[in-house]
Amino acid sequence: MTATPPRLEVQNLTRVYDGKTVVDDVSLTIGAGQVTCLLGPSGCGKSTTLRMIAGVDMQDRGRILVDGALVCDTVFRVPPERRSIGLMFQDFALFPHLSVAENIAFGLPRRDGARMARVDELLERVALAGFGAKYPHELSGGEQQRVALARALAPRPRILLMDEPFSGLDERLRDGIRDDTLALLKEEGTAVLLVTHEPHEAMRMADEIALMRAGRIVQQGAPYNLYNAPVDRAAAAFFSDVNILEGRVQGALTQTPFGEFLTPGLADGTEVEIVIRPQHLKIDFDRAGKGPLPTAAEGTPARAEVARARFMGRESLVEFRLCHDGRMIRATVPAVFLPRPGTPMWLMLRRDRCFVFPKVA
Ligand SMILES: Nc1ncnc2c1ncn2[C@@H]1O[C@H](COP(=O)(O)OP(=O)(O)OP(=O)(O)O)[C@@H](O)[C@H]1O
Repeated sequence: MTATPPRLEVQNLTRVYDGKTVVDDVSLTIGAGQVTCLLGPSGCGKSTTLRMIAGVDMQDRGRILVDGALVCDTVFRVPPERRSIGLMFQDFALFPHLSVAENIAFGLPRRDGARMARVDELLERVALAGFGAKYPHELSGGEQQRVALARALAPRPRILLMDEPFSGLDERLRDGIRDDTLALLKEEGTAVLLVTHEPHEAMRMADEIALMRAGRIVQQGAPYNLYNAPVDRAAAAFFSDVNILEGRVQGALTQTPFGEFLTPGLADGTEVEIVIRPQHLKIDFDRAGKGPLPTAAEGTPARAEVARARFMGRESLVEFRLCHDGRMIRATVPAVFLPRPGTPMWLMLRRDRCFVFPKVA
């Protein structure tokens, strides 16, 4: 018995522009009904990867397969319109002179008797029943997005490529639209590759995230794993604000203002960075210069003074200056707590939530 091949398989995709490698040996697979987010900062090569898969740009190296069949290598190339790959871009690119129904029907064969039935079905599914005769300029941004989604899905593509499909929308509407879009994509069973530079969006949408930096995929996996087991400091910092404690390993330990820290597996003298997210600090009150007792889970408390506290709605962001060496540490705490600058307090690290990485030059 042979295993079912992935819906989309990209092998060692590489693209060089003007002598610069902008996509560097990218490999990934996506199964039917799975959403993978290609996440990374601006200019890291996400859109170029998408364009090669769509067939509007040609790789210098690597192969693309759909359901196990070769679609493109550096010699052979199936044209874009015969790849069963749908596209959806940030600007939706609706045809202004066509009605909503005509936009959605655009990719369906004219002789297809079920053409209008499919249009009506999709209009219903994107909650736009009755909008078929309207024109794009008569719709809100969110409605246009839903038409673009319906148009992309109408021919039942095996794969849908989405490039920042929510970035033109009002921030307050985005989460609802993301959830509705995801529900429809799952119903249709399409394999989706979605490009975004927003970690929040990737975590909300993705079954898998491929984190990209300078043309390469540096980490790939479920959102939970990327957030909780980042491969390096930059991967940790991409998902949230972080504090960094620097130190040098001596006998598998590193000295910090929070006491000795276990840093096993690293040679003596290695410079390390201990990374901690602001929500993983614990804060305690100062009792006449005394703080809580050290524990195995939280180490030694460090005394600090509130430098600044900002109310953020659900939480407060408090910046502390450590008494030990004056360095600044940020902590987030429930918003009921908004201490005044100058207040002495004690900080502890949740050691199980810290990441230790050798320092990168
Ligand atoms: N046709 C081109 N010719 C030359 N350089 C290009 C071309 N297209 C893209 N690049 C360069 O390739 C790099 C990657 O661009 P790409 O658009 O893939 O990045 P991105 O991660 O999608 O960024 P963004 O999120 O800003 O769209 C950039 O440095 C860009 O300037």
